[in-house]
Amino acid sequence: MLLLIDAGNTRIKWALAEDGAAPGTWLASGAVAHADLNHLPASWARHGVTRALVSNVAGSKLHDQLQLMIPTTAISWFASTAQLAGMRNAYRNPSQLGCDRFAAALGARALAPGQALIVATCGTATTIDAVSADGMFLGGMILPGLGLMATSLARNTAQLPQVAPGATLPAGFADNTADAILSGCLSAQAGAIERACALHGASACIVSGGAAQYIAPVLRLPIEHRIVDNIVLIGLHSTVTSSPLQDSPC
Ligand SMILES: Nc1ncnc2c1ncn2[C@@H]1O[C@H](COP(=O)(O)OP(=O)(O)O)[C@@H](O)[C@H]1O
Ligand SMILES: CC(C)(COP(=O)(O)O)[C@@H](O)C(=O)NCCC(=O)O
Ligand SMILES: [K+]
Repeated sequence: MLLLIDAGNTRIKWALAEDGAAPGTWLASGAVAHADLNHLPASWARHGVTRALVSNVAGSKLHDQLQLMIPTTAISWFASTAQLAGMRNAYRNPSQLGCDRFAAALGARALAPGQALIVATCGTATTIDAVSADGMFLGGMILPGLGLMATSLARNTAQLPQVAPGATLPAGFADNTADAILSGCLSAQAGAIERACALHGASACIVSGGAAQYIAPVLRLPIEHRIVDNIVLIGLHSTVTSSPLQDSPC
């Protein structure tokens, strides 16, 4: 049994896949906040994990904690490289690219081969990356994620409150403080994705991450776009299996 892990700066997402399963076909999956890390071993205990593939962008302390918790010594720590699984990486220093971004790009390409893609992963940070139709990771954008954007206003001003995210974009020019913050933050997120799609001439856009549910509904795009849960885990899985995807392509 293969254990896949996407350790981000807010949550740890995981999935269990049987040998030979198509990318995205999980036997079990879940997510925990960093504070609930200790719950993970119980979720994995009865599944007979024989190997693990881990993307971690949340630092060395979490690396060490995961290493102790993962119930196998056959652990591969995923890293961005200059070339992998048919994808070339145009980052100036390929290893500097967040490994979750490289994995997400691989996942997006597995779902939509041969397309000019934008993959937006809306987590602690929002990353918006471009993949060419012939499989080059071109680079991208990093901005504060939706939650971080809203929280930075509450923390650094005297009068602005902490707002909860909402899936509905308030009217562009809102008539109250909470809606004005939501309108501004959602417009910034969606606007960056729309701008990236236009710059790249993308033919498809994949939106993933914990805040995708709020951002994807407000996107105004002339191309096909959709939410894909756990694009990082799909990308990790795609590097270890050649089985065809079950998911419908973009
Ligand atoms: N139930 C939830 N728990 C935590 N974060 C959530 C939840 N629902 C939405 N979010 C949003 O998603 C972000 C976390 O998404 P995630 O993709 O797990 O991020 P990361 O990969 O950076 O850990 C949070 O910053 C928050 O804005
Ligand atoms: C941009 C990120 C912080 C995103 O992390 P996340 O929001 O998924 O927790 C992460 O991919 C990272 O640390 N990247 C390294 C720098 C780079 O990609 O250029
Ligand atoms: K992200």
